[in-house]
Amino acid sequence: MKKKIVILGSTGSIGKQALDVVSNLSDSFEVVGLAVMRNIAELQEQINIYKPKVVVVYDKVKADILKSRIPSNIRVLSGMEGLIEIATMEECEIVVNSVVGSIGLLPTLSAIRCGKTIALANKETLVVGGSLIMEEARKNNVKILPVDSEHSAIFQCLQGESSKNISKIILTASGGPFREWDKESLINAKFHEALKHPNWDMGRKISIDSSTLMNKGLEVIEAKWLFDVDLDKIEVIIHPQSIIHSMVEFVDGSIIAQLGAPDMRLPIQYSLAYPERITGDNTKLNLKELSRLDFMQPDTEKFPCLQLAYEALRIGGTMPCVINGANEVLVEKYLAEEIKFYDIPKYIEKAMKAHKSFQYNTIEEVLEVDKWVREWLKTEI
Ligand SMILES: NC(=O)C1=CN([C@@H]2O[C@H](COP(=O)(O)OP(=O)(O)OC[C@H]3O[C@@H](n4cnc5c(N)ncnc54)[C@H](OP(=O)(O)O)[C@@H]3O)[C@@H](O)[C@H]2O)C=CC1
Ligand SMILES: CC(=O)[C@@H](O)[C@H](O)COP(=O)(O)O
Ligand SMILES: [Mn+2]
Repeated sequence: MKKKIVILGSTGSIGKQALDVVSNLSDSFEVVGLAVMRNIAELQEQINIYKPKVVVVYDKVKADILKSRIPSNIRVLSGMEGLIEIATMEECEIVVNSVVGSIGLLPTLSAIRCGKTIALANKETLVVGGSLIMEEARKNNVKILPVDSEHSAIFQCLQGESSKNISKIILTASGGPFREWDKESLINAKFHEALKHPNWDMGRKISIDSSTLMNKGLEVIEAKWLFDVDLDKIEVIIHPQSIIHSMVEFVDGSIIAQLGAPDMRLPIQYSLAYPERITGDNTKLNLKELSRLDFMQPDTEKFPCLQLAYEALRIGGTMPCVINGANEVLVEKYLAEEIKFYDIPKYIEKAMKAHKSFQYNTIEEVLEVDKWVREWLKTEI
């Protein structure tokens, strides 16, 4: 029996690689739904190949244009209602969440409440609503399978292990394109330089996050929720080659690492095939070609976002939602050349100071805080 899959964000970097995995393993997987923001040209090509039953174009105008161009037996939905409907559709077993940003929270929660397995790339969902998402997953006996390379690595290292024996989670970070830049030069770093990641070809938002080290900060929070470990047990180490995707140190001192070529199709495939491992078409690592593996401390003075994320997690409650919302707005502004590189941590810190964190119990509370910080930034910048 083929596993039936919905992909949210199918025109993005992760979405396209997820479709690649499905194409290579078409005996194992079938696409029943695809969702995008507005790229209907690419979605139309995907529809021709994968023949989904339902598609979502978040942008209503574009959704209406698409409707006139495709066979009438394919349902075309739009907006948040559309995302929720496709994420909960009866035929679907696994929802691959590869949209970017906190917009992914509500469809994920809805899918969990309908018992769908979640293959989660969209880390912002856990950053803004981690406690709610994990609680609902527990209540509904739903698996959240990490796609993010570091978290897939940790998940793989933990197979057959008891989480009570974890002494430390060691998240590796490439250090990004600015690892060797000095602070003076970073002041005027341009977005197109920030987009040149040394090892991965990714979407624009996560590429900027890698350049500020906010990506690693978000991943620390993501790890806390996925693996239920205390903050002081999550360490970040710079590993410029991105070959070791992360490690777990156990109470007896043993460290288990997961290695692989920097190719997201591997963690995507692992999440879809779990608990099996299947032969795929992924890039294999040639150990003989590796001359060395380096490790070093992150420079949090040069990259303050990492420390801000730790601080937000230490404060807890709604503070991670505040840093995430602020970061999403600030990355957009940096990409539009409206602010400079160090304005990103500067305004995140200001937003944190302006917010009084509280423990949320409902999705409405989380969405309210997300909205608040976006509005607050408009008055500040
Ligand atoms: N890229 C990578 O290698 C990795 C990414 N991740 C995480 O995965 C997520 C996706 O990243 P990435 O693929 O790089 O991002 P991209 O920017 O490349 O793609 C984003 C996708 O989401 C869609 N989208 C955005 N907003 C909406 C919306 N409101 N409704 C429906 N679809 C929407 C976009 O559609 P459209 O094309 O129409 O705009 C696009 O398909 C992020 O959370 C990122 O942090 C994690 C690890 C690695
Ligand atoms: C591929 C992936 O999972 C990204 O999150 C990647 O790890 C980003 O690289 P950095 O380590 O530079 O943040
Ligand atoms: Mn990652």
